[in-house]
Amino acid sequence: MLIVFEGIDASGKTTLSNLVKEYLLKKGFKVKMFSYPNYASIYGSIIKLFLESKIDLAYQELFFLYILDMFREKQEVREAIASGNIVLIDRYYTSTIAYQCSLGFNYEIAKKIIEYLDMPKPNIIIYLDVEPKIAIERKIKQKVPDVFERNMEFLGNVRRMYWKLINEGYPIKNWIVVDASKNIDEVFNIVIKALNI
Ligand SMILES: Nc1ncnc2c1ncn2[C@@H]1O[C@H](COP(=O)(O)OP(=O)(O)O)[C@@H](O)[C@H]1O
Ligand SMILES: Cc1cn([C@H]2C[C@H](O)[C@@H](COP(=O)(O)OP(=O)(O)O)O2)c(=O)[nH]c1=O
Repeated sequence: MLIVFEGIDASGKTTLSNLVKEYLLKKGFKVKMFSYPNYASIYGSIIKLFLESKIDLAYQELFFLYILDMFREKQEVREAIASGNIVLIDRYYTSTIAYQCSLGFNYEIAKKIIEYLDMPKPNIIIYLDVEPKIAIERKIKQKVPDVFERNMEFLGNVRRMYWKLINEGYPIKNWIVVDASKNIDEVFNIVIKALNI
């Protein structure tokens, strides 16, 4: 079983995925977590330089770096699922489509490349929906925002791209949309009820 957490920056993915992990562990499930970008990986380290404005990258380069970062761990994810874990992923290739296609990468080509790479498909995608204004306010309180996090207009476009995916039912129909402007306890309860595990 593969559960993916999606949403714009500071929608609450990391907080919520950790809460869900604790909940599932307490219930006796085996759980494995992945998170992208993986800043410890070779591709993630290049992405980090970009997010900190230390290097400039074209959106095409970003698309491939983010996707390769996930592709590198594809086998590990498959094996974790096969050995009975509930796998939780904080951002997946649905982020790559939402962000890099908002920057200009061709949407249909992006889907074809991802299909060709034969990445493990999520069973459920939890989408934390929040207005960019609220998200940016949260981020500023947490840390110095990176290049994407401080751009309200861009995050608005990313949010619209997520809705395009949801409405299309890509890559699965099973998107659980949660109003992430609610407080974290409410968001958590809604998600647990919807997961029905
Ligand atoms: N529902 C919520 N209401 C208020 N603050 C939240 C909520 N969810 C997360 N936060 C706070 O917002 C910040 C970003 O949350 P985080 O989980 O890191 O988001 P993401 O992983 O989506 O970037 C953190 O400081 C977190 O404590
Ligand atoms: C996974 C992924 C993330 N991103 C962006 C979203 C974020 O702005 C940034 C870093 O992701 P993330 O680590 O989730 O953000 P944070 O630093 O707040 O924990 O990378 C993409 O543009 N494409 C992708 O494929």
